[in-house]
Amino acid sequence: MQPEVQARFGQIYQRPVVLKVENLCKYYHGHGEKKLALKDLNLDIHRREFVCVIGPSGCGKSTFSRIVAGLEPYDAGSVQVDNEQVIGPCRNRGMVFQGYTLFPWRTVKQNVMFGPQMNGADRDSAEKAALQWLELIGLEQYADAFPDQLSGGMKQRVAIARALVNEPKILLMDEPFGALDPHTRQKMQQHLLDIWRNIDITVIFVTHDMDEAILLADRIVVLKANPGELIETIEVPVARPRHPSQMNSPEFIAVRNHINQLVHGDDDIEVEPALAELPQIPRMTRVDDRVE
Ligand SMILES: Nc1ncnc2c1ncn2[C@@H]1O[C@H](COP(=O)(O)OP(=O)(O)OP(=O)(O)O)[C@@H](O)[C@H]1O
Repeated sequence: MQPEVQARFGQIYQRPVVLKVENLCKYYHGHGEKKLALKDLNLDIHRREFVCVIGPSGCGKSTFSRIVAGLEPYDAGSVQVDNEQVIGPCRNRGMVFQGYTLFPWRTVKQNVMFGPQMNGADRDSAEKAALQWLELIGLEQYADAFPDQLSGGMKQRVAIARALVNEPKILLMDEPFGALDPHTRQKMQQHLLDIWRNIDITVIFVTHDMDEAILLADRIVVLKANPGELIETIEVPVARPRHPSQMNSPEFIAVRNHINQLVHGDDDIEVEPALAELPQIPRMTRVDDRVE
């Protein structure tokens, strides 16, 4: 690892721990059985760190982010934000999901005003805060538009503003760019890095995409499935500021190969049971020609 990258990690670990996860266990119950979705997860995330969570389908990425958001109960262990136990949703954690979760009947500005108003702000100060955040993400001219008048990337920018207006300590993002086309996705990654660089926020970002994780993260938490367990926390050795042109650098390629090996090294273990044995599709056409 280059000395300046190593020095950055030294600085990160000096900062206070904003999220402390100890021996976290989560079970789901269903179909007459008890399923261990997360097993003994331990993790410390430091203030203003950018952490990506990656792993195969069913490894518990979304479960983890929902637990930290306070949207999902857990069965054992402890989850603390700023030394306080997570017992439910709270404005110190903001969330952005893959699906566009804006209220369709509210304008862009009204969507962003929602959080402050729920927290007791009067209309004027909620509006002022909303406009400030819309300006920061460069969408102030769309303040009076409705979500269905926006592109997917714009909707996610509004969703980010709606989360940040509450001034959370932690921004939780679950596959936020998963539905975007590659070009928009790349622009959104740079936009998010720019936001993160300039405000006091810790980002926990769930993704399936290795390149996205390496491009964004300080550290990458790699989980395995059945049960969902932490295999390794990787310090990304790629220098900042990050840019897609670094994807061909030796460090980037080395991390990608390493994650690939961790996630797909032994497919028999990693595959979600529902995908392990795919059904034989019966032929349902009389047409004689073959498609392959
Ligand atoms: N509400 C639920 N009830 C029962 N089982 C659940 C529930 N939610 C998740 N699971 C199971 O828990 C495990 C972890 O699910 P989770 O959605 O957290 O994984 P994931 O890594 O986010 O998957 P993906 O990448 O496919 O979104 C899976 O085996 C899933 O089937």
